[in-house]
Amino acid sequence: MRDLFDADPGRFERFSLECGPIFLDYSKNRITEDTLRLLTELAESVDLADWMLRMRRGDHINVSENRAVLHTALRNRGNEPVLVDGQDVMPAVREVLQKMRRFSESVRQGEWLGFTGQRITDIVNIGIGGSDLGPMLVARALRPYGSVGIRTHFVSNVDGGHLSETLVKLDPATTLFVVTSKSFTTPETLLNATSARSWLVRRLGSEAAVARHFVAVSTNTQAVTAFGIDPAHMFEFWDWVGGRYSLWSAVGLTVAIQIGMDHFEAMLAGAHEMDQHFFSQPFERNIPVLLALLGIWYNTCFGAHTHAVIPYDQSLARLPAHLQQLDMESNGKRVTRDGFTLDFDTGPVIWGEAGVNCQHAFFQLLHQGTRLIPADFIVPMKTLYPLGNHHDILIANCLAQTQALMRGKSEQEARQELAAQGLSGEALAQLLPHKVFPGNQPSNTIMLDKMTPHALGSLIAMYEHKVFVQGVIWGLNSFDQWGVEYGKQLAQRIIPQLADEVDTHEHDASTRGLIARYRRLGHGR
Ligand SMILES: O=P(O)(O)OC[C@H]1O[C@H](O)[C@H](O)[C@@H](O)[C@@H]1O
Repeated sequence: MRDLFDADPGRFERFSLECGPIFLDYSKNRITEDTLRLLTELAESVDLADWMLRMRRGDHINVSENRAVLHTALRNRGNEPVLVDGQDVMPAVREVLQKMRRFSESVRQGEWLGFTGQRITDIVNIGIGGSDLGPMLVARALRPYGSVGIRTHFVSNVDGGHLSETLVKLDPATTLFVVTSKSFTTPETLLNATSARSWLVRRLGSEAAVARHFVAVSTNTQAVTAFGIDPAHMFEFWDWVGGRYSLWSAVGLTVAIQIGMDHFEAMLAGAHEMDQHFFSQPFERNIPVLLALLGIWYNTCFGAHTHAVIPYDQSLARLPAHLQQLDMESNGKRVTRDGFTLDFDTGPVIWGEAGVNCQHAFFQLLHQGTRLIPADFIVPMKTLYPLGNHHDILIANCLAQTQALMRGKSEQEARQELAAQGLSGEALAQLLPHKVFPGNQPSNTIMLDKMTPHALGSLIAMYEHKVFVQGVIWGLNSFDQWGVEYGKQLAQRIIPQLADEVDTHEHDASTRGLIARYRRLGHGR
């Protein structure tokens, strides 16, 4: 890459692109114009444009579940209809957005009161996976937009510590629980919701309190009603929205209450802007398509196993976690949508951490380890938290890292540096190999204007489309997740077996031994 930069002063201009608040510099990649031409030919060879059209027009591209994939309809700001099985879904989408607006405004303005007549100060979203990670990311990133000071909390883990630690800080009289579950059958979520309800009823002294302190977000009215939440307090979404693509739906209710519906809709508009870019731009000028192709270039042609996501923005600290579900649950598959087992690698391991912190932790391996690790560096140009020169320092670090990764430090440069420090002879020779950086580590730099709802919407939508494109190229159905089921089934079998006297012979010796040990020493005793 060093040589490519030296040979071409126009490389940055040539290999960078803009869409609304997003600027992508992909010049620090191991690519030439030829590489990109070949990669876009690859996209053409799998009829990517046709798949994009099929997604957009509501075909059942999630074949194993026989469902359309239309999270783009949730943020469609235009007037055109979006058809699922011949029916326009936009009126229902707009109706739920209106219901979210009415409800979030009434909570924010203190019109929706708790059972004892007090206004709501704290929202607890109870959900897991797609019903947790997306809204949690957004709630954290857009905290400065929460003008009325309502605090949000996210409880996902069935570990009693997660709920207990959250509740201990809260007053039941001023707390609203948003139980978020697409299926409303997820055991962890239902158990957390049941325990939260017991806490509320015990502390407020009446079952009748539940109606003022619990609302639900789901596709399953029956299960919501069975849980004891009035369907009037249920916010609906639909089976054509995948869990990990659902934050644009009523799954964002907690966020909408925190930042207000105008900001929530600005986030939808940002996502819509990226959708329009994705559906209209030629592949070689299309940000999600290029990111997908670059990922495939390293994954398939260089054998890179992982992809790092490094936000240089503390408020995006949960972005890697959200992208882990988005990417790994979508493309962590070895069988094509037609049922063929692939003999090449598909979805990479996604990982990462907020920038600067990771420089002091794992970046050593990126700089001098043996592995190729492509990375996305994400950084806002303007900060929402002006504090002295902190932001300049943050930006400088981000730029320095991508530069060091790209350039490396040659043996000659390292030698000169050591000599300038007064080293020579044996001492210099001993240190020299440790001071050399191979470089040539690829990265994309994604600059946002500023962390606004609009920019965040564009950013997340960009990654959704990247994942879709990669799935199309690998021949996968990116919208099912059968791999998650097996462990769930086994857990259901093991739960009753943790009690004494239940036969465990069906299990392997390890599982049997661990159950026996838990029976003897565990049970929270
Ligand atoms: O929203 P829910 O139906 O409760 O599902 C929550 C999560 O659980 C599942 O195990 C899936 O793997 C996820 O895709 C989903 O987001």
